[in-house]
Amino acid sequence: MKLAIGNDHSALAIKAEVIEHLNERGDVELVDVGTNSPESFDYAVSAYRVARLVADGEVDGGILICGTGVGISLAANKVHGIRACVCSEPYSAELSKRHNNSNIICFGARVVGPEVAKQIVDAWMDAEFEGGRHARRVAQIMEIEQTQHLSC
Ligand SMILES: O=C(CO)[C@H](O)[C@H](O)COP(=O)(O)O
Repeated sequence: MKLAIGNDHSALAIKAEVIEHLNERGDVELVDVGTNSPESFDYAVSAYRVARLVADGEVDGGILICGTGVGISLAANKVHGIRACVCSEPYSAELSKRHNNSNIICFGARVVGPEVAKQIVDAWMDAEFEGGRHARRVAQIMEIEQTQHLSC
């Protein structure tokens, strides 16, 4: 699986732990497009870089980390085709893939610790979209994105 990861200045330490964990898993090719400097770095920049790679099919998915996960998920979701979900525990992360077909997982470096972050990433990576009734609902989300309208 090929993933992109991005972050702002708040998330350097937790990103390093997540990357180490992914390297230990051994099943991920990772592209790091986030900052590695403690200088203030605007989260929308990393969000756009990761979202672009995902939307263009250059990677299979993305991981985004800012202080809360909120701003970076909001920014990523502005790119067409992106379903970025901010989660603070593994259950929602798993369901974000199984039910919502999320293609980017986000979390907050000021919200979760490194162990929960790794659990979130694992739960998301190991889950698969279930399709069926969920495919109809995801298609509705994408219809709203494409047309600013929902036929209902
Ligand atoms: O969580 C975030 C966005 O949702 C950012 O990480 C946070 O706003 C950065 O704040 P500061 O510049 O005060 O470090």
